[in-house]
Amino acid sequence: MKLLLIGYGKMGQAIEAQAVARGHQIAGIVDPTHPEARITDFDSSTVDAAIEFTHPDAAFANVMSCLQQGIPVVCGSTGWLHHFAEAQALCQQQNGALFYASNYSVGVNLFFHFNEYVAAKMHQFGGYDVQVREIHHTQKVDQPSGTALTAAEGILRNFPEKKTWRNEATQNPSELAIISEREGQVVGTHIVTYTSGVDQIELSHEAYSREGFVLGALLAAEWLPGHQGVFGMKDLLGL
Ligand SMILES: NC(=O)C1=CN([C@@H]2O[C@H](COP(=O)(O)OP(=O)(O)OC[C@H]3O[C@@H](n4cnc5c(N)ncnc54)[C@H](OP(=O)(O)O)[C@@H]3O)[C@@H](O)[C@H]2O)C=CC1
Ligand SMILES: O=C(O)C1=N[C@H](C(=O)O)C[C@H](O)C1
Repeated sequence: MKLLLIGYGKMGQAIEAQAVARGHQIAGIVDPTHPEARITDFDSSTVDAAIEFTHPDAAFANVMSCLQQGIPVVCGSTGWLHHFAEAQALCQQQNGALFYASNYSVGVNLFFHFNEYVAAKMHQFGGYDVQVREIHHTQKVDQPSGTALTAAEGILRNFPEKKTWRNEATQNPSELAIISEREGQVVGTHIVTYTSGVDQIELSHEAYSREGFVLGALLAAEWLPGHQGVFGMKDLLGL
């Protein structure tokens, strides 16, 4: 496949290496380090899919630009979902293809699945409070992490004692606390903890490297062309 990489930082560079190893061609790189290239230089005749991992402030414009150019786009940037409905609308209007996941790791998507099941069971039995904690490297600009937000949404849907989330510790039992910690080079750790007066149950995922995110993003890019609409990891993995 011919891939356009939008963002050539930690993720973009790791994706390039694994994409080439899987036999793909890098048709272009759009990043401040490659100022000669723009998304508007490409279209569906020169690129099969774009993979976007940039910055919360840049992702929306990049996704819109891909959709306008008729390029199927796999986006992994977090922190821009307040604009997601606009991207969905343009995707529909253009009969385009957009794939978004707050986390492309297969393991994390299993974790999301189990998280919803556990939340529903914990609600059914009662007696527990719940909290989400995420730990990431110190270069991360957004908080809470996109993954923590997806996990929190899964809890809110299945554990009605919690009505909303808050990005700090809280004494309000209807608020789900999401605790964000930034530490060294931590790739990404997410922990959901249920506590009662007598015990504790935890569901956690720790990424050892970025390779899991990269593989998931490439699987999404290989799957997306030929599909029309807005998709996520549940569509890809059948979860
Ligand atoms: N969904 C998932 O599975 C994962 C999501 N992420 C998310 O992906 C994003 C990127 O992560 P990561 O690679 O670690 O970040 P990095 O900061 O290492 O890389 C981002 C790159 O994008 C560049 N960039 C900034 N603005 C633009 C723009 N408008 N167009 C093109 N390139 C741009 C940056 O350039 P400069 O530095 O000069 O600004 C930088 O080179 C983050 O939002 C992160 O949360 C990360 C890992 C997994
Ligand atoms: O910025 C990162 O590094 C990561 N961001 C994603 C998120 O916000 O959840 C996914 C992963 O945890 C790494």
